[in-house]
Amino acid sequence: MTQPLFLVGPRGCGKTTIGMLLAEVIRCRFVDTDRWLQSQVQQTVAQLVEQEGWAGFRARETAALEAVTAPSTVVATGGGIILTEYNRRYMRAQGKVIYLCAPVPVLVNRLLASPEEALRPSLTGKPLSEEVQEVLKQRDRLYREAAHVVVDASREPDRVVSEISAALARTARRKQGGVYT
Ligand SMILES: Nc1ncnc2c1ncn2[C@@H]1O[C@H](COP(=O)(O)OP(=O)(O)O)[C@@H](O)[C@H]1O
Ligand SMILES: O=C(O)C1=C[C@@H](OP(=O)(O)O)[C@@H](O)[C@H](O)C1
Ligand SMILES: [Mg+2]
Repeated sequence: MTQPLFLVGPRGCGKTTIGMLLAEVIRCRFVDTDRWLQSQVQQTVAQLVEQEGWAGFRARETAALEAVTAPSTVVATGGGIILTEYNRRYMRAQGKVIYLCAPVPVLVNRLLASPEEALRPSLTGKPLSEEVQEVLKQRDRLYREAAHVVVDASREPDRVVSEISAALARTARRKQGGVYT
């Protein structure tokens, strides 16, 4: 694998968790745009949003995406990376984009168990389950628009990683056969 792989999807779908595991399995570098950005500025996402607003965070997120994109790298993105058309086009042009798809109750349960408030300040000010539902409704089509591959991310991590590997192998075979998707 030389092209970067970009994992996209809503908060709690497992971009960071699955990204780390996938990178280990396919022996690639792993990078997470939120972690990279937080370590660069020595601030949390919540602190950045407090100081610069969501627009400031989004601009930094795009710069982070560009900075971390490299061959043989699995990139775990933040859930809102697909909001910008530039980011969607950029990821599709630079590599393969994988949407980790999971239903609202699964996402809510994971986020309740592991809220990480410093990484995930509220997007709407609404209760969690309402927010997850509302945000996914707005973004689902953007995740699908950006993605080359959609996988079921509600399964256990090993299964999700195998599904991604299988989907990538299928895509590679189609390419060898002269059909580009
Ligand atoms: N496939 C999975 N099965 C069970 N739990 C998962 C799975 N993927 C992620 N999790 C858990 O869900 C929480 C959020 O995962 P994370 O990787 O941070 O999601 P994201 O980066 O998409 O917001 C973590 O506690 C993680 O352990
Ligand atoms: O969905 C979003 O808009 C966001 C998701 C977060 O990342 P995860 O998707 O890794 O939780 C983080 O980038 C930030 O709080 C914004
Ligand atoms: Mg993450």
